[in-house]
Amino acid sequence: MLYLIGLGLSDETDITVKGLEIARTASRVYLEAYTSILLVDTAILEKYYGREVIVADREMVESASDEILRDAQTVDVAFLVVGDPFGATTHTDLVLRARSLQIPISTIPNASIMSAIGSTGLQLYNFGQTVSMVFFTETWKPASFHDRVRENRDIGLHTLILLDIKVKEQSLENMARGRRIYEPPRYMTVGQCASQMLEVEEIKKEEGEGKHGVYGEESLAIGAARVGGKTEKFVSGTLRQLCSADEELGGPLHSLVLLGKRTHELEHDYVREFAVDKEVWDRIWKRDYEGQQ
Ligand SMILES: C[S@@+](CC[C@H](N)C(=O)[O-])C[C@H]1O[C@@H](n2cnc3c(N)ncnc32)[C@H](O)[C@@H]1O
Repeated sequence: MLYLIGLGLSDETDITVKGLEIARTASRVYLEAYTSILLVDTAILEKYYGREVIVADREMVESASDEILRDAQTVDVAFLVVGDPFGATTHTDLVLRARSLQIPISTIPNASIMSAIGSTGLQLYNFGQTVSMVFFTETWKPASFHDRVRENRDIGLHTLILLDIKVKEQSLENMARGRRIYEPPRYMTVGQCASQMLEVEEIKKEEGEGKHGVYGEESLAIGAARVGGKTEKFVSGTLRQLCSADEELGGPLHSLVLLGKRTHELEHDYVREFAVDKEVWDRIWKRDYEGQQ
């Protein structure tokens, strides 16, 4: 059997009892370590489960999945995924490959950032499509997510933006020389996301997409860090203010929510508590959001 086991969002103790029993007894245990991270090291997981955990990078999951699935028709293999195995990351390729090899599959769900973001006080019912933002380079600024942000905005819904993670990246020079030397991991921050969001708005405006774009410097948003962990932190403010909120938010992982105009009063009151500057928040709320629901 192939077990896809959700680990939840913070540390080794977030795994469910059901997941833990399988992780302790399966023949092999893999940890998917490239789409999200726990706030603790693999060694701590190994200690907690009392066994070896094999770290599976993207290359292994995408190109060498047969090794992960080896003999899973007759033995139990556990594949651990941070968050929920089907929350934002789907791993459908692995499941389809397992099915084609007649391997039975079982999923043990857990909390995902897609559900835990409700602890900002925003109602999950009021979220539209979730989007992802990748690190821009000088020459590559992909903005395909912008259409979905606009669709959410047009019907007043909030947008959850999941942020890029780069692990096991190689510099062009090392790649060209065939050296297997990796750059340190990088996790996009709320500040980087907010400033890239404003950059995209400028590009879209130059391309003639309306005078005011979709979101602007004074659009209200919420930065969320280490949701579900002991050091969880939320900061709300304008996109311009969130560009410099990284110090207050602290280490990874971060996500950003763009506030929709159909925000319920209770959601507003909850989120206002995290505001970097309540006066600015109130002024913009009254001018642009109040009465729009
Ligand atoms: C591909 S998604 C994670 C999917 C994961 N399977 C889940 O269900 O949560 C990874 C992104 O989600 C966001 N994320 C995940 N965990 C988070 C947390 N605890 N706090 C804030 N953002 C988080 C970050 O933007 C991160 O880069």
